[in-house]
Amino acid sequence: MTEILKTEGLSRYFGAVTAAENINVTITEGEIVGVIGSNGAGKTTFINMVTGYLPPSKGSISFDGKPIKGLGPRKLMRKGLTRSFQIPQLFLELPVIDNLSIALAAAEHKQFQMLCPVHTPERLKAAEEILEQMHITEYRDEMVTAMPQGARKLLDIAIAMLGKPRMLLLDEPTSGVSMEEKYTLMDTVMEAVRARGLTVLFVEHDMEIVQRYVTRVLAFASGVVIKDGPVDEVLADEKVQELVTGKQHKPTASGGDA
Ligand SMILES: Nc1ncnc2c1ncn2[C@@H]1O[C@H](COP(=O)(O)OP(=O)(O)OP(=O)(O)O)[C@@H](O)[C@H]1O
Repeated sequence: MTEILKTEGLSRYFGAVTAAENINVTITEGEIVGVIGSNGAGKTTFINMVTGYLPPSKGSISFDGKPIKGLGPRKLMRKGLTRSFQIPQLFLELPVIDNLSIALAAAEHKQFQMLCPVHTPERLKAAEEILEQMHITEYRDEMVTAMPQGARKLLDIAIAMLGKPRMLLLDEPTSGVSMEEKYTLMDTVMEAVRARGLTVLFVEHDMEIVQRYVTRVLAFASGVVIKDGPVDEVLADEKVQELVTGKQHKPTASGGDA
């Protein structure tokens, strides 16, 4: 199995606050990994460091066997490492098709060229293909403001996929999405992920979603990875239940844990 992402001793401090401490993680190609942890546990800090949005205070990151620490998001995107956001980063007052064409233009050019036409036939074709794959073709000519939250999340993830990444980091893909929409959204995303053979790491608070879509879990608490392993093993772990998922251990009659 080929290693795609590796972090060693990755840490980030904000003054006296330790947001992430000594994160050592190796992800192999094709893995679907969930990142769990209570609020403030360091999940977004980890994603931000890996995707070039936040410089680490200490440690190293390699992607595809090469060091990437210090590279910005656009350079990382060209190397095949990209992300989506907790709050979709979209041009709200522009039509969906423009959002996609602009993203494609930005991915193609080192320098964004304002004077070049944004809707080339190739870009429109690529945009329409991804709209269809993400089941949001009906919003093609609508402003982003007309889309429900689930469809906006799908558009944000579609944009992350436009650059033909090898690895995708999703920051809370189902946050703000209704209970009924969550599974449809994740089924759509995972279908697109499988079609492209992508490696995925995604932050998630909903344990039912985690159980259903990932094979491996990284559990964060107070900036540290307290458990890394197969989903069932991590979710059954006492410390994870105490610090992350909020389930209390019931003492048995003999005084031990149930
Ligand atoms: N820019 C910043 N300045 C100061 N402290 C920060 C900054 N960003 C994050 N932190 C702190 O770092 C810690 C980890 O935050 P982070 O956002 O990574 O947690 P999280 O697990 O993603 O939480 P959530 O689930 O609420 O999004 C928290 O204590 C947070 O307050």
